[in-house]
Amino acid sequence: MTISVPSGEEGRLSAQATMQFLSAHRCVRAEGVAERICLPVDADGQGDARFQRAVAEALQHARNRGVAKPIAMGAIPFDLSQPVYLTIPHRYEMSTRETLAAMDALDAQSAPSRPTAPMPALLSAHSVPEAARFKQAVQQVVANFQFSDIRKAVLSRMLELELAAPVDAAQVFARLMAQNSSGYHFRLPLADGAELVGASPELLVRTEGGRLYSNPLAGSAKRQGNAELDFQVSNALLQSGKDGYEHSLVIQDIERVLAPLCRALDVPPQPTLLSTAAMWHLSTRIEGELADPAMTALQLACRLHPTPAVCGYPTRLARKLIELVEPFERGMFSGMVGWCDGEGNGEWAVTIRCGRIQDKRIQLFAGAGIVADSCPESEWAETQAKLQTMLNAVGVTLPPAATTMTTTTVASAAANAVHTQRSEELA
Ligand SMILES: C=C(O[C@@H]1C=C(C(=O)O)C=C[C@H]1O)C(=O)O
Repeated sequence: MTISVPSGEEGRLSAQATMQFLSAHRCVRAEGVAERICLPVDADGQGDARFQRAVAEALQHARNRGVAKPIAMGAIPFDLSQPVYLTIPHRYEMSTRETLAAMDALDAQSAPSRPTAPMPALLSAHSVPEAARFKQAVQQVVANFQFSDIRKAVLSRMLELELAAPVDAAQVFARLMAQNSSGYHFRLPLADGAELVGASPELLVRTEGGRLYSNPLAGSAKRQGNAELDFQVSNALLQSGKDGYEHSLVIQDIERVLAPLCRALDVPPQPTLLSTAAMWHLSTRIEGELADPAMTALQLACRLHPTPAVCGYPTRLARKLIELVEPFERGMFSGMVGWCDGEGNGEWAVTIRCGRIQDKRIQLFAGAGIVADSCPESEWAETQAKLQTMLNAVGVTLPPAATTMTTTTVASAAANAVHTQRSEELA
């Protein structure tokens, strides 16, 4: 299915379109800005009514200006008191992955796609916080559980990369698509001129015709190159008491939020496994029927966010703890990204496995859920493993233990190239 919204311009939107959100359900490509929304969802803790009205008004203005079936598309930050970056595109196309792939294959015959072109060389890499500080923060958080009601807090870090030449976000996006066949792929411009690019495995919420779907993930393990080992690792994750507990906190909280909003809600009692190219996750597929079918995907997403998958439990206290120990602003990382139409249908993914690209600089992000049984070393390793999705897309290999590296260490990273190629095949 392809729905095009014409506004004078002809021709389909190509793989180079500046705004994209692609899922197994719908692929949306968009261009041009008819309206822009830069308010916070909830500036003062009083709720999102003003924000939701602004979105409805922007959709109406776009209709008045001739956009036939407008959608709102963009990203909402982790911190809901910070401005969102949503647009009502001038023109968009919706299709399935199959249709998109077939059309892109045709395009590629006339203009070859770019996933195989070389990426600029890495000049430096710097983790905020560095390994020792991150592990110390894990210890602080675990210690805090003894003296507070907090049961889980998600700690994250940022990896800042500097490359030798400007990075082409379209190319990184093409590489992400080539290396990760499923999930939620996104590429969006941000207010400051940077671009947000990622391949998230996690669905915050999707609604269609009064039904809702959510697929929270929590509890993770790194994929292994050897098939037998990979199976063992996935099995251990499924049996792990620590990961099961971490996951159950997320599911219980999502059920608490959704139950009063649904006529029927199906929450499977046990998680299953979901794999990406780099990771295994515990996953629960939730489905429900909305009590009020007029409730929009964006309203639901704002009710659910931040789930304990990216923040912790209980939410408010976990957020305070994160603010105390995390030494950087998350920005759009661990917020939500997606789209919503005028009827309230839409799809919002959790903004993880992503990066912020600005000229020669890229910031990558990854977090891990900390519970009482967490071990600092393994939580650090989990963030390393999660970063691999974007590192592969950017074509960067870090020496295994590196958290900070400058041009002098780049040569030793090059020596790892053979190893990388293998892990790229896997990832
Ligand atoms: C925060 C991230 O991932 C989240 C945390 C997970 C975990 O702690 O196991 C798993 C999936 C996500 O909900 C990330 O990928 O950066």
